[in-house]
Amino acid sequence: MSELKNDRYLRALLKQPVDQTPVWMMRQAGRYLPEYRATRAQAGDFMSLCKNAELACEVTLQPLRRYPLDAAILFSDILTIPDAMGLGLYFETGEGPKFERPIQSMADVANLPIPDPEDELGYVMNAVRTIRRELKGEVPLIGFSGSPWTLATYMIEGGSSKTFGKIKKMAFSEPEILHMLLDKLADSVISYLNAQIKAGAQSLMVFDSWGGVLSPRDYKEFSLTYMQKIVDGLIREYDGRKVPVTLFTKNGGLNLESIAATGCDAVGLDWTVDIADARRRIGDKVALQGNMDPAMLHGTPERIRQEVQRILEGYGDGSGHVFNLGHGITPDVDPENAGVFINSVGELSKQYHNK
Ligand SMILES: Cc1c2[nH]c(c1CCC(=O)O)Cc1[nH]c(c(CCC(=O)O)c1C)Cc1[nH]c(c(CCC(=O)O)c1C)Cc1[nH]c(c(C)c1CCC(=O)O)C2
Repeated sequence: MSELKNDRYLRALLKQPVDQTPVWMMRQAGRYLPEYRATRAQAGDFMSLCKNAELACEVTLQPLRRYPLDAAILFSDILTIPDAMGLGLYFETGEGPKFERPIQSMADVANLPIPDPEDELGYVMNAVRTIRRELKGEVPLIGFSGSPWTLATYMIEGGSSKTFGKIKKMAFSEPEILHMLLDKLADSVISYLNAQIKAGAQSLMVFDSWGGVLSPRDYKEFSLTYMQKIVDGLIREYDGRKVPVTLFTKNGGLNLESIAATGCDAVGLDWTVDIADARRRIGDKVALQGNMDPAMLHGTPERIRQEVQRILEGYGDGSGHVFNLGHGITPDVDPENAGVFINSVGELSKQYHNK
């Protein structure tokens, strides 16, 4: 088993004692950092950055040089899978991701290949191996993918959406096509994530960014069923160590119990749920990750510290909490404020642990 100098993130996910609450930030490598913008300019566009293992490693490590973070997250994107399936991913400035060939019919779904993680997605595995080597055991490396439902929204809508009209039309008029797509995506995600583990990822997170646009019943049918399939298909122990899995459904507050019941190790919380309620509802079964509003990073240093204190107090004593934002850090955040946030978690959380 490879040694880790700081394993409090993995320990908290497994509800083992820690000295302080571990913290990392969703999208911690990103445009709010001037050094990220410089490396990205060197790479050209965003996908070229993802496909260059050395530069992807560089931007992964940048936030760790600035802040005492307890985990690194692979620099990549959830849309690598649909891109590898041949949909033609591109980014239009200001408009987010788009696909040249969105999914429209049963034939489109039937023709989709399941990508080979060491072939079409080999660049991601190379990035994982490079980052793991360069981390030198400082902190664990998180691998990730999108949930089948969230990937399907982009694949069917052709990009970002506000109403999810196309995918919902398919869900409610031709559900068999959507189920076939979701099932294929679940198989692809399982093979992709297991390959990330073998390449060096020490923990996994599944991003279900759009599960919250479904009614609770439809959420179970179209999103949770396939995350369950993923949890069941993952390698849960590797290199002598458990590989914890975190499921994060944004706006998933109504479904926390059923997410926890999948057998995952941790449930991600956005900021629309009270972490004390969440712990009462599910906290003993799994660890909780979250849940500060990312917009709080625009607050004063005092307000940020106060919010960190409130969330720590809300979770209460003991291990099982990984501090994070309730969604990704935005490009307009002042890096100083991110530092205030991360340092506050370290300073204020020791009193909740007696390790
Ligand atoms: C829905 C989603 C995507 N990507 C992702 C999600 C799930 C999480 C969420 O809900 O935000 C996940 C993701 N995307 C990125 C990471 C890297 C790791 C990290 O630091 O957290 C992760 C974990 C890098 C990225 N992925 C992207 C960027 C911005 C690229 C750039 O312009 O440099 C980064 C740093 C591009 C991307 N990729 C995606 C969108 C909507 C965008 C455009 C965002 C924007 O323009 O603000 C799809």
